[in-house]
Amino acid sequence: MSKQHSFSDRPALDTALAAHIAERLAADIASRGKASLAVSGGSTPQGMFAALSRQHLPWDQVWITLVDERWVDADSPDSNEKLVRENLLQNAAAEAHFIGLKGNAADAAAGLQEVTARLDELPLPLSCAVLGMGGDGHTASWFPQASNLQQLIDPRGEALLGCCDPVTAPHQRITFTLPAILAAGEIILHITGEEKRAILAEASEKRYPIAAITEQQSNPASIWWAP
Ligand SMILES: O=C1O[C@H](COP(=O)(O)O)[C@@H](O)[C@H](O)[C@H]1O
Repeated sequence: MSKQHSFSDRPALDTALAAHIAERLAADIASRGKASLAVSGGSTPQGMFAALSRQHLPWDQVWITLVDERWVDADSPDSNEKLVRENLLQNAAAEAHFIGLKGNAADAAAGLQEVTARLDELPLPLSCAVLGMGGDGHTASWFPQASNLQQLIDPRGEALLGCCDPVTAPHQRITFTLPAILAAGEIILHITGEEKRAILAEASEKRYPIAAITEQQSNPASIWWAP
């Protein structure tokens, strides 16, 4: 059963979640000498990123990457890297190491090998993975109707990253796979709004991709929500 943390408003959620993630990173730095964090993009995490960027941590011992990235230039308004650079890699967290998931290849499939090679420097397993969820029930870049969805969410898969060409959203993607996320020290699902809460409630019945996280018991995700 997933642990649920509900807050009365988004600023309270952002503050509490940022403090919680910082505690997790600090614990891994104490035990492993370094920590790693994969964060999602989209609109939800902006306030949490700002709060996390101000946490007191030895950030030079923290490696940050993305759970998923859209195959757009890093200065595009749709770039998850841009969101992270402008909101998380600021203040104290400017000292963190960042590994982006966008390369120079013409498309995501052609860039997959080069981007995967970058993860050689990422401390694995991840200390913490922070997932979001879209209105179509996707998480990471595991999109409903994508032709390779089952491959991306196969718990026995061996790849860290895969590509996705969504039917329900723009841009090709590179994304962490389900087994790479399940190996994380902690999995957090960060969502806001009544609509997303309702989508989550019917995820299993509708077989939304987020159910690959909420229905598994090997590493239960905690759910962090505010209206
Ligand atoms: O496309 C994406 O969408 C999801 C959800 O985004 P939001 O705007 O509804 O918060 C996000 O988790 C994912 O990282 C992103 O690539």
